[in-house]
Amino acid sequence: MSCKQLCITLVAICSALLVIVLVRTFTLVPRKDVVIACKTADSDFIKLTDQILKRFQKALQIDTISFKRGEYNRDQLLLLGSHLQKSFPVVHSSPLVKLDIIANYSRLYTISGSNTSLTPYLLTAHLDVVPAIAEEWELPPFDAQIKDEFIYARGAIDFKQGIMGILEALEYLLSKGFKPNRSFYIGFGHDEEVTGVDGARAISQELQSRGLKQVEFLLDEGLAVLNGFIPGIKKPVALIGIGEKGFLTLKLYVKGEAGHSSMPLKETAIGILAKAVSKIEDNPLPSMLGYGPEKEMLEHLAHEMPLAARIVMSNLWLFGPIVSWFFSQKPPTNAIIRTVTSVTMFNGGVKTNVLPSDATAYINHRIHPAQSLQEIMDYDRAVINDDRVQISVEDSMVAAAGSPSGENDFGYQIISNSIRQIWTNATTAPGMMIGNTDTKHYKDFTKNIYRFSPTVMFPGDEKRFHGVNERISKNNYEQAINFYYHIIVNADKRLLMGNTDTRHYAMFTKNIYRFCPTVMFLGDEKRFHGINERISKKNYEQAINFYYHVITNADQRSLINIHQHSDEL
Ligand SMILES: CCCCCCCCCCCCCCCC(=O)N[C@@H](Cc1ccccc1)C(=O)O
Repeated sequence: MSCKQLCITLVAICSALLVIVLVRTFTLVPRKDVVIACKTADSDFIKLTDQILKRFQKALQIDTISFKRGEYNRDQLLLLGSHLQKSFPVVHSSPLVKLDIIANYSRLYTISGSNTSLTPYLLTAHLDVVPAIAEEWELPPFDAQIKDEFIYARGAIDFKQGIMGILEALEYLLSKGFKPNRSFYIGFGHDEEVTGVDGARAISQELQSRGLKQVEFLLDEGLAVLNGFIPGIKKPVALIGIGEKGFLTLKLYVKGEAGHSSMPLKETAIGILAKAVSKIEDNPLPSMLGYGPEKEMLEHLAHEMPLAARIVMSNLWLFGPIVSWFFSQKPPTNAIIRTVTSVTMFNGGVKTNVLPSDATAYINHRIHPAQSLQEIMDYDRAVINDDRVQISVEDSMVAAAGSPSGENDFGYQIISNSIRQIWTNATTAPGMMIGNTDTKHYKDFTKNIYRFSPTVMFPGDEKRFHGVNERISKNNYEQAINFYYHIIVNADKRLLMGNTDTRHYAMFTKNIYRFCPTVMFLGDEKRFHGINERISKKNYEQAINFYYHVITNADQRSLINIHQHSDEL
């Protein structure tokens, strides 16, 4: 090939790449419905009264700690149960609500809707919390004291704001006479923090035994309203977890030889294990950027970014390695692009002058959906490369597949729109839940599983999860209650409202109206996107005349003389 031909080929390739990059940059635009913002002045806005605040604080003061599987503060769980019973008298006495106590401590509420043809949905949360090392906290973890408008307590964001937020919203709605069309369930497990095998799994079995086959969607705890977490985006980003990482806990064990410390061997069990652990930490797993839900997230968010970042994010096929490097720099973003590794426990030795007879460490991996458990095991084995270190699986779960997040996915859009009603300046996007939830126990009921906590977070707040100084602002708790209020109201619709092309015209006017000149009788709603869609001849004639009148009536300077028909004069 001549030099000229080579230049022409290179120019052609570069031009083609440029065209692809630009087309993707300017065509990836997410759905944006026009939502009606929830304002504090609205008559149905639930204000954070002293009473509401006090009962939240009381719930936080009850230390419903889970320590390990089957080991949790049983008395405290019962206490929390009676606190809920007392705090929400309308919920607990409504003929529309049935409460079942499952496995002694978990709670399953069934709220009966009037239209049994609508598939019910499920809201879940958990009653338990992780332990807290009180001495390290600014304020005691189970006092729920308020400082600078924040309530500090274990469970404030994981996840008693969910428990109390859901029940506050329901209490309010029922006390205003709300009678749902669509039935729904509320499931509160009591041991989520130790995998939910006693609580959520039992709730799920109870639902199955009742013959429940399907729910429309499930909303559990999960991602949050994030400020400053995604590079390049200033406005809040509310991520809805459509998938969930898997986990793999490995036990590393080294058998040593006990003896007097004055005559040591070259290496002790502790030394051998320490080297293995150090190799594991020095060799993070590779980035999987582009192979999981994070791809959808970045493509969704690209339009919120400055042009250069937008070009990069819209074209991960080309710029993936740069983004991977960038995201690897901070723990929250690192967590979404790869399988992560945490050495969480290390034990060995009994006395300062005794050689350890063995040593044990636990490695907790959170697995990216594009990787298998076996791949991770093989990787660790190869990295450690020492037969003296025995590796066994302590616990595991494969990653959960991505739930649908398209324009017509009812559950996703209900959650997304409810978020935007509360956090009006936020943009929503599908994301991947980096921790685990109780949702694994409900996966047979639906593929529409979403994980979102109504929690506002700023950089650094992620350390409060299972860490010290867990807290929520009073304002955020009020938002949480109103978020669940909107979820319940919005999900009570038959169909996804606002799901029209109007969103593409929203920049031209706020006067957007949606009406079909269609006459409907009960049952006809099933014909939409269903079978036997039809219109009567008469109705079609009416439709034509309706549009005739829309055109003639709108052809005026201002709103006078609308009624042109002689029979109306
Ligand atoms: C793009 C940046 C993303 C930033 C994300 C920030 C959101 C932070 C979410 C933090 C995860 C919270 C998880 C809460 C629930 C929880 O702790 N679940 C537990 C469940 C579990 C228990 C025992 C064994 C395995 C699993 C867990 O994941 O450890």
